[in-house]
Amino acid sequence: MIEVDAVSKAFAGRPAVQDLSLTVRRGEVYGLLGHNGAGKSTTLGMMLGQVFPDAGRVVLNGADVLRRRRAALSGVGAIFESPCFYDYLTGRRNLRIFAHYSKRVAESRLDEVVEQVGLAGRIDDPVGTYSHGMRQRLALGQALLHRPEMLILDEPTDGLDPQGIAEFRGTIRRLNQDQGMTILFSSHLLSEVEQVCDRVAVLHQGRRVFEGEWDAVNTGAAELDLEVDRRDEALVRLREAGLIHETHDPSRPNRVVLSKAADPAAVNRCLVESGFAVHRLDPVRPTLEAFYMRTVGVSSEGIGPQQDQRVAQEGGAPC
Ligand SMILES: Nc1ncnc2c1ncn2[C@@H]1O[C@H](COP(=O)(O)OP(=O)(O)OP(=O)(O)O)[C@@H](O)[C@H]1O
Repeated sequence: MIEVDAVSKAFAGRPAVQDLSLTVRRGEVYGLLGHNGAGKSTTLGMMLGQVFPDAGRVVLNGADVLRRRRAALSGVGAIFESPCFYDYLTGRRNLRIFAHYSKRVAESRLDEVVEQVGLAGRIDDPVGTYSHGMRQRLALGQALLHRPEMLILDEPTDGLDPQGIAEFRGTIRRLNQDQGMTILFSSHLLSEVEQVCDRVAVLHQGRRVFEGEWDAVNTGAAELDLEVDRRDEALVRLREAGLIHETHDPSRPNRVVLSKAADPAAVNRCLVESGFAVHRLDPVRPTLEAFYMRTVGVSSEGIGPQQDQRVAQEGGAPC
């Protein structure tokens, strides 16, 4: 349904996305994960024909996005970058104005969408009075107006509180399960995608470092909370054995990050056989950072946001 085929994009000579290929299948929920600056928005921009790739191509529903833009994007609803609304107009008026730009939308469809995104009680209030979460819901409503078969959402939960994130998850699940909608969304939080995505791709510095079923990311602990006698010596031993990465996080003094091939049992065995007394060894749910550590072997310093030197995007802003 979405084929991203060896696309690359650089801005002012700096690569943002490099030789990236992805496949999103019909009917699945797909998560595009990566830290700030990893290349997620650039990738989604290329899918939506807003950013022109330097190489490669994107095919949506069998149509090349650049050559047959209309056909490619006809069944697609999207939230890309920060959605813009007229703050002094009501949510309903904003949706009507948006609908007016393309095909006509019946008032009954508008009401249906408003209901779906949970804005029925506030849709006749000015958008200027909306919370961030409500604006995101209005943006989702806008994306849904034309009954898309596919949704492409750029960091849709950015800035939402935990309740807003949980509501978003529920909406994604409903749209996927009840209407069979294909949904692709980007996020920098592993926890956000784990409960809803069938498959994920992880980007690191513009390159894909993983694509596959979530379970493949989730198998085995990536980190441990470890309490052991003579801790410094014990860590030296574990590093020598190739079982852990270099870690130093003052906020989590007991945390160690396992190397790719290691598991908690191997760590325990190594320590006990080397004469260390292990008091506590708790596997920790994997985080995106730990996943990066295991996959590309870099620390959080190496995966932080790159220096942002954005210029106006070629396809123009969505509003
Ligand atoms: N219009 C632009 N002009 C110049 N550089 C850009 C532009 N858009 C993106 N970049 C750069 O490309 C790289 C990838 O950015 P991108 O926005 O795709 O990452 P991201 O994973 O979506 O991160 P974020 O969540 O911070 O938006 C970054 O180094 C960014 O500074």
